[in-house]
Amino acid sequence: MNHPPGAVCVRAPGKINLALRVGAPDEDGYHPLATVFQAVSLHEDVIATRADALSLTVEGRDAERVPTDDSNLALRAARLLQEHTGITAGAHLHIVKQVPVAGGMGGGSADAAAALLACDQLWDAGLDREQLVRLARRLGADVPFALTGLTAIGSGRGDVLTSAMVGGSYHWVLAVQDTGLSTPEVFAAFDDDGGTHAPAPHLDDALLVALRGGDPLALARHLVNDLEEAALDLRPELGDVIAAADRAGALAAVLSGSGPTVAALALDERHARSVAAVVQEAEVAREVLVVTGPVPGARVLEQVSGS
Ligand SMILES: C[C@@](CO)(OP(=O)(O)O)[C@H](O)COP(=O)(O)OP(=O)(O)OC[C@H]1O[C@@H](n2ccc(N)nc2=O)[C@H](O)[C@@H]1O
Ligand SMILES: Nc1ncnc2c1ncn2[C@@H]1O[C@H](COP(=O)(O)OP(=O)(O)O)[C@@H](O)[C@H]1O
Repeated sequence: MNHPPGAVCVRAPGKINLALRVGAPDEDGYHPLATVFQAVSLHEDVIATRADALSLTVEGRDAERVPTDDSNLALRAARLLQEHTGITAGAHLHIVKQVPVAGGMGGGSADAAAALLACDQLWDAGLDREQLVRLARRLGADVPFALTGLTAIGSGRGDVLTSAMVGGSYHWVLAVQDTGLSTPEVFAAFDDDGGTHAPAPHLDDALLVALRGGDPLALARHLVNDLEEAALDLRPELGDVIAAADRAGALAAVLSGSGPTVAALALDERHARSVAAVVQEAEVAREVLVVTGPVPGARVLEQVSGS
């Protein structure tokens, strides 16, 4: 891709949650989580160029659904970096989207992480990873993971991360829906359901052992999402998506985050393609994609020399 002189291009991944255990809400209404994130090969690119003020354009999957006003997470990230460093320079941010909007795959969070890193480079701010992660946490619970990528265990609100050992690479089939689900609405439906409401949510050790072993058959037995029932209450047709993935021979299928994207695990790339073809034929999703994980977190792809 051709970028103007001085442009910085950063790529950040979308994520799926291999396990998502949810506890009782705290006094702010936030729910403590125990989750395993995996970054997958569906990316957001943010191209930052020098400008007098902050501005934004968006292209790619669901671009028309992304807010371009001050609520945009990439713009909020750039503004937070300005405030933190005292830098007054501006930037134009151009986002190229692959991650579906409001899909439970952390696309907005990936934009925020990419914008932080891109503006840090563009403005020569010189923040280290730890400082960037601290700013990321202020932008949203999923933003630190988009910076670090790979596979990680998230606790707290999902923003306290420890890396997870993973053997090999996994092949996923993603069933992407036409209309997104709102994260706060899904958490509210979870509370209405009575939820699991263990005060301290806990991950099964067997899941972490399965991940280390790199065997998709073992991992398949431990995919879990406490928000799945709440998402199914709000969107009953998601049951058809999971059933279609099962019929297609997926090893297991699970809702990612607050949905509505369903991630189905396959044995290998060939198996993933055959599961994807059958799910596509079932007409239960707008799009069916094949991805792999883990992939790295936000990273600079290119810095075009020039003034
Ligand atoms: C559920 C998860 C799982 O990875 O993913 P998504 O489905 O959004 O991708 C995340 O925890 C989402 O994180 P993120 O999308 O950054 O959420 P935030 O902007 O911080 O929160 C949006 C709203 O969701 C609710 N919320 C979020 C996280 C949490 N642990 N408890 C909550 O109750 C709150 O009502 C909050 O105001
Ligand atoms: N840069 C951005 N990209 C996508 N959505 C954004 C962005 N900034 C703010 N949003 C808002 O955040 C909401 C959640 O979006 P997203 O991160 O795509 O999904 P999810 O939280 O389900 O992973 C969207 O409905 C949108 O209104």
